[in-house]
Amino acid sequence: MEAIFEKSQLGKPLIIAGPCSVESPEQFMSTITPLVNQGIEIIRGGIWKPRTRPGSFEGLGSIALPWIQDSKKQLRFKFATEVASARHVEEALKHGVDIFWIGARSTVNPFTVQEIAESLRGTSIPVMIKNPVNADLSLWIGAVERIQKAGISDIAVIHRGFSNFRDVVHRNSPLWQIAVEFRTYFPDMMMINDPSHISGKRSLVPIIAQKALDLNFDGLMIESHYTPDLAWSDAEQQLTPEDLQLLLQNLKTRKVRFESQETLNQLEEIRHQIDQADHDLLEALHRRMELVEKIGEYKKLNNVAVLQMERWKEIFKTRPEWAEKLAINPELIQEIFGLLHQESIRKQTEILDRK
Ligand SMILES: O=C(O)C(=O)C[C@]1(C(=O)O)C=C[C@@H](O)C=C1
Repeated sequence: MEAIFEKSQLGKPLIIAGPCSVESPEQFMSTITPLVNQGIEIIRGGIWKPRTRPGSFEGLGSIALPWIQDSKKQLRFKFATEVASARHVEEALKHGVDIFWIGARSTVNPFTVQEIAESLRGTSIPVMIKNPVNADLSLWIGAVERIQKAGISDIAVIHRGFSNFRDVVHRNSPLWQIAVEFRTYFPDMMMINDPSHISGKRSLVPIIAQKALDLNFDGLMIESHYTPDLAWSDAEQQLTPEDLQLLLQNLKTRKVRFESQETLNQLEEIRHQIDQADHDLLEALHRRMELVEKIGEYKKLNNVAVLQMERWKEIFKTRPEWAEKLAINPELIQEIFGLLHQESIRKQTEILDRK
């Protein structure tokens, strides 16, 4: 069977869409018919739903699986659903589910991931692995490795954002840098963004989707429901199939790289200037460290403590102010100087404690 998550086959982002949960044969067909007619080939739908609080709709379970099989007699699509146990895997395989995903609440738990991995052994089903709920890159990598070790090779990952405390903008904070760092470990693995779960609200979905494409994500998984306000789960973040179509039409896809020789030459020239600027930056840092060491020796000689709060407060206030005048993000400068100060303290403590 041809791999679904093959990056090189893609000229445009892979789109996966469908309802948060499968609610009834009518709801499923009314939602997916316009989606399939739009050209969407992979339909998502929750059968088993891990919910944070009891009492929320937890999915219909196995009774929905035959409906999906029936709908495939009328429409051509591949169906993807979340599995969280060996039993889910067994039931879903029995009913011809085409693609599985491991949810964020399962990725955090190596026991669960291992159980799923064991139950997949011997199959060649494509699997998507969502990031863990907490911002832990190793857990995400570990889950991918467990699935790979079970012999599954058609794998994609889904960036759905991370749990947070009082992020008033997002339902799940994107922490894009974690997704970017993940790519350094698996550069050839397809990474799909889930703007629905990051946004938590309809209005933000297009903005997050565009940002994902700007960051060179390979695909999008977006929740869609024919009557979103009446959805049994995630009502606020689902789009009607029409709104989804509009969103997809308005998305700007970016080229992976510069193509013409002329643009490449110009890029090369600017990168050369960046090399020079970085070199100057490092020389300035080297000079700063030498001065910090000099003060360290002076503190040792006079038996004065490393931490000088007054001076540090002054630095922490003035550097971001200087940065603003140069149109540099002051928060970045605060972070950088925070790190530099930590390093000064480490170095000076070493000097003071030297015999
Ligand atoms: O001014 C000093 O006393 C220093 O040692 C330098 C420095 C710095 O990194 O700028 C380091 C540690 C102090 O807490 C304050 C400032």
